Amino acid sequence: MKGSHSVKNVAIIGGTGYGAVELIRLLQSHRYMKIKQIISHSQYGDQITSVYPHLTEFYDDPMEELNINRLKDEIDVVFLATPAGVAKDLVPQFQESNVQCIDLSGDLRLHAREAYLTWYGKEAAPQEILDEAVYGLSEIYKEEIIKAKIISNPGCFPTSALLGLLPAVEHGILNNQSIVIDGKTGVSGAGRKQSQMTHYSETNENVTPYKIGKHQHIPEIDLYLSQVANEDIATTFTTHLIPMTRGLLCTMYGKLDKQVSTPEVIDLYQSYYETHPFVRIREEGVFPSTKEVYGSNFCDIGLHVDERTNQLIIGSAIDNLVKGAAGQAIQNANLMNGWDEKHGLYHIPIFP
Ligand SMILES: NC(=O)C1=CN([C@@H]2O[C@H](COP(=O)(O)OP(=O)(O)OC[C@H]3O[C@@H](n4cnc5c(N)ncnc54)[C@H](OP(=O)(O)O)[C@@H]3O)[C@@H](O)[C@H]2O)C=CC1
Ligand SMILES: CC(=O)N[C@@H](CCC(=O)OP(=O)(O)O)C(=O)O
Repeated sequence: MKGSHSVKNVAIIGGTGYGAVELIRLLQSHRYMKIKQIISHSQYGDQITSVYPHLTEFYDDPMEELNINRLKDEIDVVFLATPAGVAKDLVPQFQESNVQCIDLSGDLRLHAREAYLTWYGKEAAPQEILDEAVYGLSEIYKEEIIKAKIISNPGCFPTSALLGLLPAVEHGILNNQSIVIDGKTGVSGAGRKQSQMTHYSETNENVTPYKIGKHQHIPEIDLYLSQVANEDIATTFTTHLIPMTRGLLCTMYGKLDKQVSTPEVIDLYQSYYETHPFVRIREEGVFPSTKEVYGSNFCDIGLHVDERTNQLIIGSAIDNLVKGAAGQAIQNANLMNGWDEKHGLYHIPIFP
């Protein structure tokens, strides 16, 4: 029952990944969700503490093999923290059940099957699943999330970019075809698997542009901006790998179509997010840095009108693993179950 304070049983699929371990950390202080199963396809049978000793005394149980029927019998909420291409086959198997599915991957975020094939290079989920899945950008689609059974949790860059851009786009103050998004992220965004790109000697003392012109978040950002603007928007989006573990910052630029001052834009953003506890708008002259949101579910936004060039400059900082993944997934579970959206998530960021 919605809003019920009876405890819901939770399973996490993709047990040894970074998204999963962040879910475990955050759920530990959640009063209404209890982890019943951590599922690992590579290490089922092993204790999670053999992979992550820092969980000792908090979660010592062995990880389990995926068994859909058991999940349907025992579990209320499933978090899928798996790479692209896994959830699209698993989520349909829960369709005839009451299990709430929250997918952290990109599998259910694009509405058109062809778009997924183009950008992810794989067959998409069945159309009826894509149609049913609600895009879990908690601040924007709150009413739809409250009624949803399947959530496609937004990508980390789209979370930061959309929260930063949507108030301006919705209020029609930008030339929507002029938007540039300059994204920077820490290496945990690439997950736990090893790769040359995230190798210490290639990341350390280096800033690396990657996936230029072909990043899988391009169609996601454009889709949800276009939906709000009611016109097709194509943004210019670039991504850079930064030698830090967590954190993501988008600095964004758009030509102004209306004459507005920095204080006016700050006022507009403050009222847009007035009832949204996880978006914090900085005062004039102050832009957020990633450490100011480290380990937290906040998205912090700074704004400046550059009168010389008639551009709006927006800075939007998140922790990729929290607001960009596990935190927003829990925020969505809170909304779906009628709990306070802040529950288990409203903590001061770790600083310094
Ligand atoms: N890291 C981040 O900042 C963000 C990640 N995401 C998305 O969330 C999802 C999880 O990310 P993250 O945890 O970082 O990734 P990781 O690579 O760290 O973990 C994913 C886990 O999924 C499991 N897995 C891998 N391959 C398969 C497979 N073929 N079938 C089933 N399970 C598999 C593995 O766990 P096991 O072997 O234990 O099953 C693996 O550890 C991804 O889709 C990612 O794109 C979204 C936003 C931000
Ligand atoms: C550093 C790094 O590689 N970051 C990843 C972040 C994407 C992600 O986390 O996953 P989704 O595709 O599910 O959104 C990237 O830019 O592709």
